[in-house]
Formats: sequence, structure tokens, C-alpha cells
Amino acid sequence: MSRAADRLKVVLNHLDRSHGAVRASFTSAQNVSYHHPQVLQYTSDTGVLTPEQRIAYEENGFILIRKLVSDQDIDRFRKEFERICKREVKVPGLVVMRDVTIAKSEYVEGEKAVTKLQDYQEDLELFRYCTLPQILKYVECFTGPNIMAMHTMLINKPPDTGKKTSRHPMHQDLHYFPFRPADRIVCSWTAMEKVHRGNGCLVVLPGSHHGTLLEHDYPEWEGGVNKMYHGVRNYDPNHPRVHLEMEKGDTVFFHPLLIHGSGMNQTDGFRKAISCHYASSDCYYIDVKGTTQENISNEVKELAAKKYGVDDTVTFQDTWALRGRLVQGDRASM
Ligand SMILES: CCCCCCCCCCCCCCCCC(=O)SCCNC(=O)CCNC(=O)[C@H](O)C(C)(C)COP(=O)(O)OP(=O)(O)OC[C@H]1O[C@@H](n2cnc3c(N)ncnc32)[C@H](O)[C@@H]1OP(=O)(O)O
Ligand SMILES: Nc1ncnc2c1ncn2[C@@H]1O[C@H](COP(=O)(O)OP(=O)(O)OP(=O)(O)O)[C@@H](O)[C@H]1O
Ligand SMILES: O=C(O)CCC(=O)C(=O)O
Ligand SMILES: [Fe+2]
Ligand SMILES: [Mg+2]
Repeated sequence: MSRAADRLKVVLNHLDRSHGAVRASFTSAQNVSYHHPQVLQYTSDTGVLTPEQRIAYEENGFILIRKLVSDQDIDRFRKEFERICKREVKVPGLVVMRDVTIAKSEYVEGEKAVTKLQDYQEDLELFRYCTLPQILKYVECFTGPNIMAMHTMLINKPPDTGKKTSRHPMHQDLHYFPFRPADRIVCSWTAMEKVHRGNGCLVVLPGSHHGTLLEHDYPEWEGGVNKMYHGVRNYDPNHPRVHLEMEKGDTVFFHPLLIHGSGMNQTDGFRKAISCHYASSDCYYIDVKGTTQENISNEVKELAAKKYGVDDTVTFQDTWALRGRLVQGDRASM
């Protein structure tokens, strides 16, 4: 652990013991500010994260909580996923994604055709994931008390067809989001079964959330790449990488600037995970015109036009405001 972190730990332990008064004097000392202007920028103290966990998130940009979601809940999500794939339920607004190699070749039936469900917020059973109290308890540490579920996904990473299209290029999720501040956004991602290197677990670059939003584009992959799977154009290939191997129910919370991706699925099973991106409802929308996000903004608007026949008065921001759902507190500016 770095020296700065050691120092933080001392301060936090002290705060833990003597609360208010010390905190107040500490805060004013912080405002005067000498060598360490922002002490803990990414989390707030709600009594849920230990000082060690807060420091770890500060340093790494992610935190893994083992066995946060019960097997029973995950089995229910899995059943609902199967019902959706068999078209036994129809979910308004749901986007069903197929792998590019499957989408462009033969017709495949049922869940083997589905790489990802997006925008499941109108499915009561799946959306229960986004409202689980034990998840929200952690989310609040990052977003504060007013919480919106902004983006929902169930990922069913297929066995690779041999073209390596089951990979997800390294990216920052903030690339897709026209709202800020980034520090009040967090993703929760829960393994629905054991995920490991062989079936394409998440790969993260710890600490990369300290950087800025980088330019994203389609990677130049020989075997093709899935629509909207943009990757960071240039990232340091020597940055240490961590493979997040997880058991069923384990949940990782990560910052939207954290560079991450996932490898090929080299097994013959479909690797499943369920996720939600949360933001504080006190966040605000930004105009992405003239920024690196213009490319994804155009793609999403095109898709909204094609799928819903909306005209170009529907903005990139609108597509998010329409999909976002309040899950705790008050809906403020989002
Ligand atoms: C009211 C507003 C609604 C707006 C909806 C917008 C949804 C957009 C999602 C935004 C992404 C936010 C993500 C934030 C978090 C970070 C991440 O998740 S990173 C990865 C993000 N990207 C994705 O997850 C996108 C995944 N892709 C999809 O969801 C779908 O594949 C799709 C791009 C939405 C396409 O679905 P759909 O239009 O329903 O597809 P079809 O009608 O079947 O096919 C149309 C056309 O596209 C070809 N195609 C299909 N699948 C793929 C593919 N995987 N790759 C490349 N091409 C594909 C298909 O062959 C058809 O082509 P044709 O030439 O027209 O025949
Ligand atoms: N040529 C590439 N360009 C950009 N990103 C890549 C490239 N190759 C792999 N990646 C990304 O790096 C991450 C890890 O991929 P990789 O296939 O190396 O998996 P892995 O789990 O590290 O497997 P391995 O055990 O072989 O190293 C994924 O997000 C993947 O999409
Ligand atoms: O589950 C995965 O492979 C990662 C998906 C991901 O990072 C994303 O969709 O943003
Ligand atoms: Fe992502
Ligand atoms: Mg590799």
C-alpha cells in the first residue's frame, strides 16, 4: 500500500474513534489544504464500507463483495432470462443482442442466440436485482441517498465461435453516459455462476479510474466486433491487469472510468452475469457535442430512430432519461 494510503488509514481510524468534532476540524483543515487536497473523493461514510474498503476503492476503482446475492435470487433471474428467451414474456423496451457472428449467419433458437439483454427495467423479476437492499446499501456509499438505476443488463457471454468476437474490448463505461459527475456513478456486476479466465471473466486495470475519459472506437479485430462494442483507443499495455475470478453471487462495484473488458469464452457454456449502472439522481446531463462521446451518441440516436421511429428531437440525453428508474430517495435532476 502507498504512503498516502497509510496516512489516510491513520486519519480514518482516528475519525472512526472520535466522530463529529474531529471530522469537522479535519474537514476545515482539508479546505485550507496543503499537500493532500481531496482525501476520500469516491465514497462517503455510511457505516457500510470499512476504512480499508474505502481506501481500496480509492486506489483501485473497484471493490469485490463475496456472496452478496443469494443462490435463490440468482436462480430466479436465470429462470426469468430463460422465459424471455423462449418469448414466454414480452418486455417493453428490452433490447436483445446477438453475437455478431450469430446475428449475421444461421438462425439460432432460444437462449443460445442471446448474448445480452439490455434495458430490462420493465421486467419486474429481473429489475428486482436493481432494488436488492444489500446491493443498494453499497451503492449508496458511491452515489449518495438519491439513486437511479440508469442501465440494466444481463450478459450471457456465448462460447466463442472461433472468431474471438465473444471478447469485450477494454473500455470505460462513462463513454456511454452523458451525465456527470463520474464519481457519483457506479456499476454493480454480479456473477450468476463461477466466472474465471476460461469463460471470460472481467479484466480490470486497477487505478485507471484516476485518469480521464479516453477516446473510444471499434477495435481492429480480424474476426469482427459487436455493434457498439467500442474500446479504448490507446491504453498503456504495460498497466497491470487483474482478472476478477468470481463465484456465483459475488458482486463487484466499479467506477465508470475504470478500464475493463472481458476475454474470450473458451468453454461450451454461456457465462452469465447481471448488472446495473446506478447514478445519483442529483447528477446532471451534459452535451457531448464536440467531445469523444459524439460517436456513441450518434450510434445510439440512430438506433433509437430505427427501433422506436423517434425523430432527431430525441436527444442522447433523452434516451437515458427515458430508461432511468428511481430506486431510492427522490428523483432530483435526472
Ligand atoms: C428510448 C431510447 C432507446 C434507445 C436504446 C438504446 C440502447 C443502446 C444501448 C446503449 C449502450 C449503453 C451501454 C452502457 C454500459 C457500457 C456497456 O454496456 S459497453 C457495451 C455497450 N454496447 C452494447 O452492449 C450494445 C450491444 N448491442 C446491442 O444491444 C444490439 O446488438 C444492438 C446494437 C442494439 C442491435 O440490436 P437490434 O437493432 O435489435 O438488432 P437486429 O434488429 O437484430 O439487427 C439489426 C442489424 O444489426 C446487425 N447486428 C445485430 N447484432 C449485431 C452485433 N452484435 N454486431 C454487429 N451487427 C449486429 C444485424 O445483422 C442487422 O444488420 P442488417 O444489416 O440491418 O441486416
Ligand atoms: N488485440 C486486442 N485489442 C484490444 N483489446 C484486446 C485485444 N486482445 C484482447 N483484448 C481485451 O483484453 C481483455 C482480455 O482479453 P484476453 O482474451 O487476453 O483474455 P484473458 O482473460 O486475459 O485471457 P488470457 O488468459 O489468454 O490472457 C479483454 O477485454 C479483451 O477484449
Ligand atoms: O460481462 C462482461 O463481459 C462485461 C460487460 C461490460 O463491461 C459492459 O457491457 O459494459
Ligand atoms: Fe463495461
Ligand atoms: Mg490474454
